Amino acid sequence: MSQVNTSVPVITVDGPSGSGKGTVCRLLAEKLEWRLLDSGALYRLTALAASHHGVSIDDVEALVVLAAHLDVQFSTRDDGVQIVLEGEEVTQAIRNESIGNDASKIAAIGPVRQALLERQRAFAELPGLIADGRDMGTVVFPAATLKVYLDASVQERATRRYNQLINKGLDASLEVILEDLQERDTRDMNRSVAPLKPASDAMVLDSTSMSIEEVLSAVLEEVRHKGLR
Ligand SMILES: Nc1ncnc2c1ncn2[C@@H]1O[C@H](COP(=O)(O)OP(=O)(O)O)[C@@H](O)[C@H]1O
Ligand SMILES: Nc1ccn([C@H]2C[C@H](O)[C@@H](COP(=O)(O)OP(=O)(O)O)O2)c(=O)n1
Repeated sequence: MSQVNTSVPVITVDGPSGSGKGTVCRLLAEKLEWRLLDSGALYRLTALAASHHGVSIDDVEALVVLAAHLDVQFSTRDDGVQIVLEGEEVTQAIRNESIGNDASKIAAIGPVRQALLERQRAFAELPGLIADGRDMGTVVFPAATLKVYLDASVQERATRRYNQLINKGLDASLEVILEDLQERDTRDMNRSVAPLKPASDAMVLDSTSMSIEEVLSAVLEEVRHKGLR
């Protein structure tokens, strides 16, 4: 069992796809000038590496090897984080919906999660870490200073995703996105290892009718309350 560095303050943000985790985590990391862990990117990168190497998403042994040896660099640019996998820039490539679905399937495999655990914990460095994912508060950083569980209705989350794709100039169907989200929610919440659920000590926020600014200020209020700022 790996050790968690408890001297580094950590804020975890877990929740389903489209609840606004990535957006809120980016803003929090900027505001506090803390490091950011996008744990979903690691599952997406494993899915993309599998596709590049012709590894089936049912081949557990090969997936564990890929996850344990991911050759990836994260670097911060003005427009966000750039991700390079095996020398190739994949920042956008890992964001497509089919990679998201494969990531969710791969993420249900316990030994793959175990292979990524240490890499995630290594992100915790002073002055602090904002950790975005599904099991940040329950498994990866159980002693986190502040745990947030961000939710929103599936209809609202599907609409957000749809608008995100349309704004990027991509084709999208709200109906297909809604079905995919429901399938992914079911898989992420019902897997036997590290299922998506709020930690018992998490602050639960339903952002269905909240703006990004309202979500951010609710979290920042709790950040101040905990003496983190
Ligand atoms: N509270 C909110 N209200 C409206 N749109 C939001 C809200 N939070 C996030 N969004 C938008 O929804 C989309 C998905 O958000 P994102 O942060 O990527 O979610 P997640 O990381 O949970 O999948 C983005 O286009 C984002 O701008
Ligand atoms: N800590 C995490 C992060 C992501 N996952 C899995 C489950 C998700 O469906 C996929 C993709 O995660 P990601 O956060 O990138 O997905 P969204 O941006 O929320 O759509 O990875 C996980 O099991 N545990």
